[in-house]
Amino acid sequence: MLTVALPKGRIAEQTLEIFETIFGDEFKFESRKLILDMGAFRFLLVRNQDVPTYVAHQAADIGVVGLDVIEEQGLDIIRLLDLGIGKCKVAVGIREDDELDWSKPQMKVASKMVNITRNYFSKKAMGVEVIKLYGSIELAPLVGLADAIVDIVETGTTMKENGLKVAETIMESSAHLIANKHSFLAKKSEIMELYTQMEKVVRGS
Ligand SMILES: Nc1ncnc2c1ncn2[C@@H]1O[C@H](COP(=O)(O)OP(=O)(O)OP(=O)(O)O)[C@@H](O)[C@H]1O
Ligand SMILES: O=P(O)(O)OC[C@H]1O[C@H](OP(=O)(O)OP(=O)(O)O)[C@H](O)[C@@H]1O
Repeated sequence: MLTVALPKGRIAEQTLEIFETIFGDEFKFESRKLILDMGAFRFLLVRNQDVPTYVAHQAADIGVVGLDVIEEQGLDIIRLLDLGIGKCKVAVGIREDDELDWSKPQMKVASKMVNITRNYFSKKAMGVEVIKLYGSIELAPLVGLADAIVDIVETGTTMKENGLKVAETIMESSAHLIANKHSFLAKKSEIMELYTQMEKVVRGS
């Protein structure tokens, strides 16, 4: 039996489509049920941000989650396959009339992604005070809470509509299939069989 952690939220629908193509069946979680048993698979429906936790602790053998979340959390998991869905980038945003001034000793940066932010600015040898927010990140530079933000950009609409621009791109992200290290050894053939099926769907062959 393979336990698979699937994300709720933005990438849920496209992830379920991949599994529907493989299983040739409608893939439906009942209203509030969080476990779906299907043949040799048990699917868990979890918050996007919690997928790496379930996989790292082996509550799930494999999971689907964005590369941004994988990088931010830095948990000990194996990255198996880029699914090519949920594409976006993680970027530094500033006010449209502003410029990033790398000669400053320190900047205040608002973000959900505290670790990615710290690593990025420390690589640039820039002191950073990270202000952790949980949403509406684009608001921070508009009201003087921060000099800049680090956030997800997909279409760019949210930044544009709030008078911000992308100053630098930190990384590109898309959803990935991940695995627990021990599960990958113990259940290698089952995981690789699913991997092969998912790869075919992703490649469209
Ligand atoms: N416009 C976007 N905004 C946010 N995430 C996006 C966007 N486009 C693609 N993504 C990808 O989709 C993933 C899921 O985003 P979603 O907003 O559903 O979850 P979340 O808010 O990060 O997590 P949680 O619901 O657990 O708090 C992100 O981690 C990212 O990889
Ligand atoms: O480039 P765009 O296509 O405009 O997408 C990017 C926006 O989407 C996400 O916000 P979300 O809708 O998850 O809201 P929240 O972060 O405020 O919860 C992200 O944090 C950006 O604000």
